[in-house]
Amino acid sequence: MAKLDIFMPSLKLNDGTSMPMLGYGTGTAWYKTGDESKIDQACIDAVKTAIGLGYTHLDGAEIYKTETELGTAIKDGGVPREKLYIVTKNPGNTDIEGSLRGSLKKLQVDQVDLYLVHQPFPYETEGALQKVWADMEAVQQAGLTKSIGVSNFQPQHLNAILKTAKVIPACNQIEFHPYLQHPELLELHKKHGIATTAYGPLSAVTKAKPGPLDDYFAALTKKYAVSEAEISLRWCIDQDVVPITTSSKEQRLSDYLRCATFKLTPVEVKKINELGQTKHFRGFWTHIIGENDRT
Ligand SMILES: NC(=O)C1=CN([C@@H]2O[C@H](COP(=O)(O)OP(=O)(O)OC[C@H]3O[C@@H](n4cnc5c(N)ncnc54)[C@H](O)[C@@H]3O)[C@@H](O)[C@H]2O)C=CC1
Ligand SMILES: O=CCc1c[nH]c2ccccc12
Repeated sequence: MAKLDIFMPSLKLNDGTSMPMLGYGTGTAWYKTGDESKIDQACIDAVKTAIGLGYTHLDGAEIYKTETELGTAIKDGGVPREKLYIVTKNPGNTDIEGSLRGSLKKLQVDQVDLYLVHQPFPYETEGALQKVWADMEAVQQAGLTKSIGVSNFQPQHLNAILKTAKVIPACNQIEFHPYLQHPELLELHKKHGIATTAYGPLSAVTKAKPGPLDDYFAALTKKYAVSEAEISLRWCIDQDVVPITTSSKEQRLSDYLRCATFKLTPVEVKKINELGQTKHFRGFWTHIIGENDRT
C-alpha cells in the first residue's frame, strides 16, 4: 500500500523534545505469554508495515517480550533511526539501568527517545517510588534515554515522586478514551506540564460498545467521512493527548492516519466529553486498580 502524504504533528514535551501525535503499539495485539526468544515474524511485519505507512512513534515495553521484534523492524523498516520516536518501559523492577540496557540491546539502538515506568503498583511506599524515579533520572543523565516518564500513575503516585523529583516526568501513559477521561489526573498533568499519552484510545468504539456515544459518533463519521476509530483518535489529539493504537491490518493502519487530516470543533469535543462522562469503562489493570476506579 502506498504511503499517504499526511503530515503528522508532534507535541512539544516539557524537556524540549517532541513526540509524534500518533503512536503504534506492540503490546495488546502482539505481546507474548510464552518464550520471548521465539521470534514472531507477524509482529515484525506489522511494525514494518506501520513504519512504511508513516508511523514514527513506536511503543514497546519489556513485559510485552516483543522488543526484539520491534528492534528488527526498526533496523529493516527503511526509515532512519533519527526520524523514529522509540518508547519502551521498565516492568516495575528495581534495576532500572539493567533493564534499560537489556531493552536497548534488543531494540538494537544506543538510546531510546522515551523510557517509562510501566506501572507504579509494585512500589509499595512513597520512598520506593521516589527511589525508582531517581534511578530514572540517572539513566537519562547517562544518555540511555532522551526523555523519562511514567505510565498508569494515578494522582497519589505522581504527587509522591513530584515531592523529590529533579526532573518532572515528560508524560504519563494512561488508559484514556471518552469513557475514562480522568479529569482530576489531567488537571494535575496540566499543572506540571506532563503530557498525556493514551492507550486504549479506541475503547469507546470497540470494547465498550454499545454506549451513549454511538449515535453521535455515527453522525460525526458522516460529517468527516472517516471511521469511528479516526474520530476517537482525533478527539484525543484535539485535547493535546497523544493516542497509541495498534492493528495487524494494513488498511486500518492506513485509515487511522486520516486522523491528521481533519479537526473536531470545540463544541464537538465538548459534546463527546459530556456524553462520554455518562458511562464508565476501564479495560486494563482492573485486577489491581479495580474496574470502577475513575482516577
Ligand atoms: N502502558 C500500559 O499499561 C498499556 C499500554 N498499551 C499500549 O497501547 C497500545 C494500543 O493499545 P490498544 O488498547 O490496543 O489500543 P486501541 O484502543 O487503539 O485498540 C486497538 C485494538 O482495537 C482493535 N480494533 C480496531 N478496530 C476495531 C473494530 N472495528 N472492531 C473491533 N476491534 C477493533 C484492533 O484490532 C486492535 O487490536 C498497545 O499495543 C501498547 O503498546 C496498551 C495497554 C496498556
Ligand atoms: O501494557 C499493557 C497491558 C499489559 C499489562 N500487563 C501486560 C502483560 C503483558 C502484555 C501486556 C500487558
